[in-house]
Amino acid sequence: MGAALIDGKAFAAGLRGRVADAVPAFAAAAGRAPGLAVVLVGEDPASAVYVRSKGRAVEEAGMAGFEHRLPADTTQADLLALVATLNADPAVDGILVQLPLPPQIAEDAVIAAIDPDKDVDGFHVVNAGRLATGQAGFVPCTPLGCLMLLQDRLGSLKGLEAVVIGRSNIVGKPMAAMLTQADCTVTIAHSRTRDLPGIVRRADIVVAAVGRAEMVRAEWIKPGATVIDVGINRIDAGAGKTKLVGDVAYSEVVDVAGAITPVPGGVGPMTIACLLRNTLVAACRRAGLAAPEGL
Ligand SMILES: NC(=O)C1=CN([C@@H]2O[C@H](COP(=O)(O)OP(=O)(O)OC[C@H]3O[C@@H](n4cnc5c(N)ncnc54)[C@H](OP(=O)(O)O)[C@@H]3O)[C@@H](O)[C@H]2O)C=CC1
Ligand SMILES: Nc1nc(=O)c2c([nH]1)NC[C@@H]1CN(c3ccc(C(=O)N[C@@H](CCC(=O)O)C(=O)O)cc3)C=[N+]21
Repeated sequence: MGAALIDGKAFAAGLRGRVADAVPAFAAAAGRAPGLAVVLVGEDPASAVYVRSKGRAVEEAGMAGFEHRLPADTTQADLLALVATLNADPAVDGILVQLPLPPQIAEDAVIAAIDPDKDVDGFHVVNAGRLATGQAGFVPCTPLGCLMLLQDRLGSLKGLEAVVIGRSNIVGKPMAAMLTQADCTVTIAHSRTRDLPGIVRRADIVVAAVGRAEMVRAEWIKPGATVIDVGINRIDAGAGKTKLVGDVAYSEVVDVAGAITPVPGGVGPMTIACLLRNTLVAACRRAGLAAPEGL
């Protein structure tokens, strides 16, 4: 049990508190609360759980939540029409369309339809481009949460070797861009990477965003490295039960790493806290107000 525990749940609670503290000043200046619209298509149980916890977090922060639940057979045209309505609604500062979407709907088309200035998920190509070129926009919540935990733990990340495992548009790619911006030397690994253990062994910082339960082993980790586990995998725990595990074999990596995030209680709560943060920032920008410092 060598590694320090990176308590994402506690850090997220602090961030949510700072966001909530800033809401009354926004409301006084703008005459309304910041508003977040969450759209869920279909009844995927895991998605329904996330949407519920987002709704609770929005309420606790003193923001206005607008939840839209659409049936699984919703057409792309109907979803695009809803997005257009939310784009035009002055009470809505942020729009989140829960992914994945049912197969009849093209995710790219829906993300492209969201007003980039309300894109609090940071998934629109305009925001991806802003991140890639170092301009202000919205960065995806999960990698933003990972970066905050890393900076809180390590201070400056300058010159550190970072390996990001996974190259998705929502986690791996933006994480790599943010670490590059923070002056890390970044390697992106993926399913076609040769000698993944050898690559990971170089890293001072490992971010695992793969979606494979406990894939990252203790032998892959340089002693003292900081390990951020993004994975959320529900596995069989026997006796008809399931449990949540990450992409990192926590019980063995904890003996080698310098610090590690647990699953649950690590990156997941940060994602939701960063969504609230992005929504407050969106609200301030849309109202022409300065976003509060230190979020
Ligand atoms: N905590 C949170 O808030 C969030 C957690 N997640 C979780 O993070 C994980 C990743 O999510 P996401 O990025 O959306 O997943 P994707 O499935 O979109 O991407 C997975 C990435 O992992 C790579 N990969 C797959 N298998 C291997 C392998 N054997 N070796 C090396 N790389 C591999 C893939 O490579 P290739 O590109 O070559 O196919 C791909 O780039 C999931 O467990 C998800 O549930 C996701 C979002 C938020
Ligand atoms: N448009 C969109 N934006 C997203 O940000 C988005 C999405 N779609 N689709 C699904 C993924 C996944 N995701 C998580 C959020 C919180 C936890 C979280 O809070 N997890 C808890 C555990 C929750 C549990 O027990 O099930 C934890 O890790 O401690 C996990 C995963 C956001 N996603």
